[in-house]
Amino acid sequence: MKSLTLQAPAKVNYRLDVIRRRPDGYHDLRMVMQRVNLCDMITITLTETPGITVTCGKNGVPDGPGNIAWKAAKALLDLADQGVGAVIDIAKNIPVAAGLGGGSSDAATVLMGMNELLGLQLSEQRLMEIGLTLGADVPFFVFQKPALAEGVGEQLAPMPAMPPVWVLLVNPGVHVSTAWVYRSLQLTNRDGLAKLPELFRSIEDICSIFSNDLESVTIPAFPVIAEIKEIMLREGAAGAMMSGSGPTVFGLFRDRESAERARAVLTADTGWFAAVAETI
Ligand SMILES: C[C@](O)(CO)[C@H](O)COP(=O)(O)OP(=O)(O)OC[C@H]1O[C@@H](n2ccc(N)nc2=O)[C@H](O)[C@@H]1O
Ligand SMILES: Nc1ncnc2c1ncn2[C@@H]1O[C@H](COP(=O)(O)OP(=O)(O)OP(=O)(O)O)[C@@H](O)[C@H]1O
Repeated sequence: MKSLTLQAPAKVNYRLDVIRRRPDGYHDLRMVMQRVNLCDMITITLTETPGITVTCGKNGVPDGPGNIAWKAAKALLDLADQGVGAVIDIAKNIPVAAGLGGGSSDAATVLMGMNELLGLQLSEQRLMEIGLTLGADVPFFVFQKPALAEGVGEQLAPMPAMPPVWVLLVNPGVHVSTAWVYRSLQLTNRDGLAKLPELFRSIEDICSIFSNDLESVTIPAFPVIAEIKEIMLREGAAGAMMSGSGPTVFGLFRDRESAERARAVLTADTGWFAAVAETI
């Protein structure tokens, strides 16, 4: 049967403002997000018989119905109603529960891949709506562009062009629950949101918007995050910040060599995960 292998990239948040807690427990946000080319590899094969199999083989990631990729496949197979099934293999390269949106990206990739394999011709908008039922970050990965994300993350607008930069991602290996971070956040009264620039000419322009409200929860619980930020800046990053709910820290660099040099320093004797990636 038909088969597709696709890349599911990670994301970083250049900015994450939490605006308010909603009655449903979710939070209205204003985020600037970009994808980076650290990718999971997803192979989707349609089967002649109904049923969904998801294998990942990574500690901490469920196989089967607990996997968000399984739920994405189920949504499109139900919609297609063609009596077929799917086998999905995920080669996991993105750290799990890390603030890099790995599961959300896997789900978005399965939605887009199944749309093609099943010949459904669902619009980007429709896939984003289905994605939102799976997770707040999923629509961003269907959008596939640097974005300003509002609402819970589902209201997406393209960002002005950004210069390409190198990104060093460092994860100290502690798992952080996104739900716990949002639950623990002390909301402060906002006098209004800082204006975002309309043009991004340089790496400094990107770093000028760096801010993540969720750092106030995750960093006190895991001070190693502050330590990684400090080392990154000392080793030449133009800016360094926690991504999403953490604990991954990312730093922006002008060139690959300087990012690799910082990676070598950060991984010597620490056992931390580190990857150098480019923005997409
Ligand atoms: C931290 C970010 O990754 C930043 O991009 C996202 O806001 C989180 O997106 P996500 O992991 O796809 O979020 P979901 O899987 O939908 O929700 C996980 C948990 O985060 C909380 N959550 C998520 C998004 C949001 N706007 N407000 C929230 O309060 C909810 O309590 C929820 O229980
Ligand atoms: N395909 C998947 N990949 C990774 N985690 C998955 C997947 N499916 C389900 N999960 C579960 O989701 C949880 C966190 O997933 P994920 O790695 O997407 O978090 P994250 O990178 O912190 O996301 P975010 O940036 O949206 O907060 C884990 O506890 C994991 O068991």
